[in-house]
Amino acid sequence: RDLGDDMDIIASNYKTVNKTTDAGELTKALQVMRDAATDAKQATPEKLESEPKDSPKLKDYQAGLDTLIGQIDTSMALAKAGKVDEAKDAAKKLADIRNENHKKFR
Ligand code: HEM
Repeated sequence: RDLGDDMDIIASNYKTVNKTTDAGELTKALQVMRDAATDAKQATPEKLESEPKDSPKLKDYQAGLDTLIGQIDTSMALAKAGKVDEAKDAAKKLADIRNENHKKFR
């Protein structure tokens, strides 16, 4: 799947994350986001297509996704512990990470 597909998967599951109050549903949606973010790391955004494979910009892009994955993991650990409110608070920060990275790479 291409980067646009991964982003669409991340976005639709993020909606579920922000809507649900069920720990199981929350955990599942975060896991799907995590898988799609991991897949997105393999892609090259259109903006960076002329960059060499090991360019600093491409590394920065991958690091942005690692930051996203780290925050997903923080939220998922709370969800698995049944701490739904705390998990949802942690997930709010995903939007900041999105906005920061979209400014650079989208
Ligand atoms: C909660 C987090 C995020 C959400 C909800 C999100 C959502 C989206 C959506 C809906 C699109 C449009 C997809 C399409 O064209 O169909 C998009 C595009 C894009 N996003 Fe994200 N995103 C997130 C995080 C990130 C992060 C962390 C990065 C980079 C480190 C990133 C990089 C990009 C890029 C490069 C595009 C353009 C893709 C293309 O050209 O097809 N996004 N994102």
